[in-house]
Order: sequence, then C-alpha cells, then structure tokens
Amino acid sequence: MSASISIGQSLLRRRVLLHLNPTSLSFTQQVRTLRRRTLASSMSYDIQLAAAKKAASVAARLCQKVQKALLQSDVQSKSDKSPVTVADYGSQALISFILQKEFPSMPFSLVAEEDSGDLRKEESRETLHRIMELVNETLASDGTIDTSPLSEEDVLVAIDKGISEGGSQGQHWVLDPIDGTKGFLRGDQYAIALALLDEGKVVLGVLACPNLPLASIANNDQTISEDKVGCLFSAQVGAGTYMQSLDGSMPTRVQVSSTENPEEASFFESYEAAHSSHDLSSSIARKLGVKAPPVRIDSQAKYGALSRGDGAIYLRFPHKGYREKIWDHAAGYIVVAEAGGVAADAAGNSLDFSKGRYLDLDTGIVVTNQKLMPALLKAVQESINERASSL
Ligand SMILES: Nc1ncnc2c1ncn2[C@@H]1O[C@H](COP(=O)(O)O)[C@@H](OP(=O)(O)O)[C@H]1O
Ligand SMILES: [Mg+2]
Repeated sequence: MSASISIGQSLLRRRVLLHLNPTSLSFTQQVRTLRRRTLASSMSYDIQLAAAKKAASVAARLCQKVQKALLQSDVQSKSDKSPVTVADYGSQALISFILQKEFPSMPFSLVAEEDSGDLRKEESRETLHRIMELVNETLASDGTIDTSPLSEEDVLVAIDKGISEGGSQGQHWVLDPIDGTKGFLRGDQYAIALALLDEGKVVLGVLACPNLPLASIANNDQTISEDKVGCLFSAQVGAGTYMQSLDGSMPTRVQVSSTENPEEASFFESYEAAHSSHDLSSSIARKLGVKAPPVRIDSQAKYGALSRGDGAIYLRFPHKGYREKIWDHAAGYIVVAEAGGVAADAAGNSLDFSKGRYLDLDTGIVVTNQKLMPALLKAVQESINERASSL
C-alpha cells in the first residue's frame, strides 16, 4: 500500500473516526457509506474543495515558473504564444491528474479548455516533452503527491480528460487552466479557475491568482504593485468565500462591498477592449453616477477582487457573436456569490451552467452586491437601448 494518502482519503478517515460505529461496518464499508452520503446529501463538498485547492495551487506553481522564465528571457518575445501553450497544457494536465488521483474510485468528468489535438502533431514533439518535464518537476517539488514520473502519453491522456460536455446531471469539474492568457503573456494578471458542478449547479470554486496583491487593488491600475502577491480564493455552496495567500496563510472569510451608493463604487472590466465593450461600461457607469475610473485587469481575478470588496461592480459586454464558456465564469461566479454578491446576465437572469460547455446569455454579464443590482440593471438596459437606437 502507498505510504502517502490523498486529501480525500485523509478527510474521509477523519470523518469516519468522528462517526465511527464500533459494532457494525468495517472501515472501508464506512468510508463507502460516508462517501455516498456526502455526495447524495449535497451538504458538504469539503473533500472536493480541499482537492481543488491543492490542484490549483500546484498548477499555479507551474504557471509561475513559466511566466518568470518568460519575463526574464531576453530571447523570447512576449508576443510568442509558446510559453502560454506550455503553461496552459501543463496546468490542465496537472489538475486533471491530481483530481483523478484524489478520487480514484469515483467517475471523473472534466470540462476544460484544452485538448491534445495540436500536441499530438509531429511539430509539437519538443513542446510536449517540455510540458512533461514541467509537470514532473512540479509534482516532484511539491512532494505530497505520491506518483512515479508521468510519460508524454500520460500527460496527453490527462489533458484529454477535459473533453466532457458537462450538463445538468451528475458531477463535472470545470477548468480554465490559465484564464487571462493575454495577461499571462504581458506579465500581468491571470488565474487558474476550477469549479465543480453538481446536478447543473456550481457547488464549489477555486481561483488561484498568482499575481494578485494580497492587499486591496481598489482604484489601482493593471500594474503589479510591490506588495505581496499570490491569492487563493475558495468557496463552497452555503459555506462562504475565503482567501488565503498562495504560499499557505490561514484562510480568512471575505465579503463583497456593501455599498449602496454608486458614487462610492468603483468597477472592474477586462483589460482587453476586444473582450468587453469599454464604451458601453463607461456609459453604464456614467448613468449610475460612478465617479472612479474603471479598474481594468485580466481574468477571473476580477471576481476574486470583487469578492473581497476591492470594487463593487464587474461589467462584461463581449462584442457581437462571442459565446461565453462555462470555465470562464463558473469558479468566479461562486466565489462572488458566497461572498454575498450576485452575477446575472444583462437582462437580470441568473447564470445557468447546466447547458454544456457554453453559457446561454442575454448580452453580457454584470456582477455586484444585492442592493446595487436593481439600479445597475436599469442603467445597463438604458445604455443598451441607447446604443441600439444610435446604430
Ligand atoms: N472576443 C472575445 N470576447 C469576449 N471574451 C473573449 C474574447 N476572446 C477571448 N475571450 C475570453 O476572455 C477571457 C479572458 O477574460 P478577461 O477579458 O476577463 O481577461 C479569455 O480566457 P482565456 O484567457 O482563458 O482564453 C477568453 O475565454
Ligand atoms: Mg479563460
């Protein structure tokens, strides 16, 4: 038997000891019963949350290593896509591998951004080799995951587990291995975003944000300050949202801003104007009476920052024809919801993650606290109508 035990096994062992009935079932039988009860009751996802935090933190280390090498390299241009490719695939392979290892006897379904199609091509041989090396180096330096080194084929297989279609039945992990690839390449914000769907609902989410300062970024711009960086947000349905440093501080509970006054509310939006209409959000902010300039950062780090009250509003209005994917919002959605916020589409409908790999949306996503939402939706509709009549 292996010397190390997984988070799932150790938490279950603790629970079994707490609930131990000395007269009846064996340890293994009790583990099975508890596991079934845990899943069926939908009351607690502690075990899955612990595994998700571990997987995202390990993947963050791989991404940090690649980004550091990218920024220090004199040779590699920042517009070169290869570092992000290596980090994207490496992050997805690691998270897929770790989750399967944590829950070896459970069905595994993963809805994730990457697949191995390009990596299997002849011209990708070196890239694949580099990914395998990075994955193995990261696993070895972590030291808590009991495994022999992965082969290139193991890496490809782990990546390809991400092809699930998700849906409204059963459990599905949802992963963006690097959200904010453009920010990653610039040396700015990005996130590793992992969530779990159970019967179509997001029940837990984790956002690892390696470049997000632990201190508030309210009214800050995109540049990374000298403050300590590296945040891990985690949320479980009905249990709140917590933040800790990626290098392992105690988690502290966070709450969204409680302001009811739009004049005090600053808002987040994409750094990339191609991802979200900055004109529309500025019109909405004007109507609401928001005074502060927009805070533009990449990735679901926006949801994390909002969940701890750095700003009060997040506006996202993709240009016509773009379809949002569930991995771009699932983790962020629950991180904000469990911190007391609410995310909706532009018509005020709640986000539905049960329809497969895409979100079915009415123009755009708005996120804020419960009190500000009605005024925000009014300003959104007015601005959208004005834009339509001016076309
Ligand atoms: N034209 C577009 N409109 C809206 N979103 C887009 C887009 N092109 C890419 N995206 C999405 O925007 C995400 C980044 O979000 P943000 O703008 O908040 O930084 C990208 O995630 P990836 O970086 O994982 O591909 C991608 O899914
Ligand atoms: Mg993304």
